[in-house]
Amino acid sequence: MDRCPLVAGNWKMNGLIASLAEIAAMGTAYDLALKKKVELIICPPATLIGLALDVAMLNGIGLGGQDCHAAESGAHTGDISAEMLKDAGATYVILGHSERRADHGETDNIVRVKATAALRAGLKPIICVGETRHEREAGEALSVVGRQIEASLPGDAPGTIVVAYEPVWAIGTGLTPTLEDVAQMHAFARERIEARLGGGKSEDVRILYGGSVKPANARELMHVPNVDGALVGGASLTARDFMAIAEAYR
Ligand SMILES: O=C(CO)COP(=O)(O)O
Repeated sequence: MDRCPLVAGNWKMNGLIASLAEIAAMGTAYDLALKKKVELIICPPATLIGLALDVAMLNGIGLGGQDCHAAESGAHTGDISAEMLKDAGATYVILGHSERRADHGETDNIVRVKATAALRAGLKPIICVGETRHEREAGEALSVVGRQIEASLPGDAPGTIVVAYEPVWAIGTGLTPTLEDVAQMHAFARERIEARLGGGKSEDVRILYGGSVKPANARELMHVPNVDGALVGGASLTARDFMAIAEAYR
C-alpha cells in the first residue's frame, strides 16, 4: 500500500481570471519537501482550466474539472466532455458531487457512466458519495454510502480512481463528523470499494474526506486511518487556507 495523499480544491461556481493569482501563490508555498508528501490539485470552473494550465504546471499543481458529459462530443448544448477537459489540461474530474446530484438530478447510474467516460479520456475520476443529515439520523449512513459506491463506480475501474466521502450535512456548514465516524465510514468505504472492484485494487484507491475541511481541523481529519486526503470547498479559494490544509502532511 503506497497511496500518495491528495488534497483537491473544488472551487465550485467561484473564480474569475484574477483568481489565478491564488494558484500562483499556492505554488510558491508548495515546496519540494511538501511535493514529496502530498499531491495538490485545483478544480476551477471550466472557464479557467486552460488559463490556469501554465501557472499550475509550473508549480506542480494539477487541474481537474467539476463534471463531464458521458459522450465524447455531440449536440449537448452547455455540456463539456471528458476529452475536452483533458484537452484543456485537466488530469482529474469530480463526478457525482452532492450539489450536482441535487441541482441536476444526477443518479448513481449517471455518475457511473460519466466515470467510464472520464477513464476513456484518460482522466482520473473523483467520485463523490455521502449521506444526508436525515439519512445519518435514521442510522442509514453506512448503507446509503455502500449503495452509492456499488452503483456509482464502474466495476472494471482501476485503482487510480479516487472516492470522496462528503457527508452532505457537513458541506459548507462548519460541521464535521466525529473522527470515530470518519474512521468507521472510510474503513467501510474501502471494504465496499474492494467488493466492487476486486483484485486488491481498493488498496490503491484514495478515499478523500470532504465537508468543512479547514486549516484548524485538517491535521486531525487527515490522520484518521483510511483518509487519504481531502476534497476542500470554501477553504480552497485562497492560497493561505488551502496551503495551511496541505501543511497537515508536512
Ligand atoms: O463540497 C465540498 C467539496 O467538494 C466541501 O465544501 P466545503 O469545504 O466548503 O464544506
